[in-house]
Amino acid sequence: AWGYAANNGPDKWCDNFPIANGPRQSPIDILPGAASYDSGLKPLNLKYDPATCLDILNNGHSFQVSFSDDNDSSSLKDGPISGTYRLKQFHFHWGASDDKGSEHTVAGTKYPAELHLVHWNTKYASFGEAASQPDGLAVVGVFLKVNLNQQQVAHFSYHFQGKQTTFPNFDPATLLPGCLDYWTYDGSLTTPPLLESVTWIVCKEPISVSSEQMGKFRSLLFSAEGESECCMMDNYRPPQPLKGRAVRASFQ
Ligand SMILES: NS(=O)(=O)c1cccc(NC(=O)NCCCCO)c1
Ligand SMILES: [Zn+2]
Repeated sequence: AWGYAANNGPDKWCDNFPIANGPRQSPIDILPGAASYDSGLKPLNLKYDPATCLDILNNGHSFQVSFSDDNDSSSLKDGPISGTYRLKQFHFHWGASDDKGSEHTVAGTKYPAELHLVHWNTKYASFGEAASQPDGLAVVGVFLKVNLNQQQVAHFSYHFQGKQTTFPNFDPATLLPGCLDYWTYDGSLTTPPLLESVTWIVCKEPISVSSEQMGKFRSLLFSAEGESECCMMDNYRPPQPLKGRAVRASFQ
């Protein structure tokens, strides 16, 4: 199965997922100077209801917090998209040390981690169906930076792969930066199956986390219970070729 090790990592994904070399792959290196300001882009309209927060799962590649998506109470509208996209889950990607870990980079700058808030277009019946459509998903990416004396983002203790626990009433809005200026471009899932169905919305402003919080991320395990322990870190795909795509900015 795919992973982030030398034998099954990003350089090997094209063996089983040839779309890895497709025309709209993610992440990318964002060059602010090459992004074009688009005054037609609307502010992000994010509405999250903590009551929709279901559980936290270590899926062996990251840990993800899932939301009930049988109504629009946690959803994204406006921004670069049309219609309503429902929040399905959020998860993170991070590095073994603070000098790497984000998937998108900004003029080559890597952040220690990146949050992905995953939403699906309600013109389709489900996340699974939307994930195979070119306008099916909208993922909001938020960079994390380490503030040495910052409070904890949330108290995720370490979990084995497959470990799932309830995670009631977490408000994902607490993970958003104060300023919601963003870059947007057409891309893909950054993990297999690498489907080219994502409108990416990458916030310019990072959020701060404590170095303790980063330590907790790195204490999570890729391995399942009873397997030899393998700490979950460096679970990020490096930037992919832009292949002529435009990156638009919601700000000047
Ligand atoms: N990293 S990301 O592009 O935000 C993203 C968003 C939503 C789904 C995925 N990838 C997947 O669901 N892959 C299926 C298997 C991974 C969990 O077992 C990646
Ligand atoms: Zn992700």
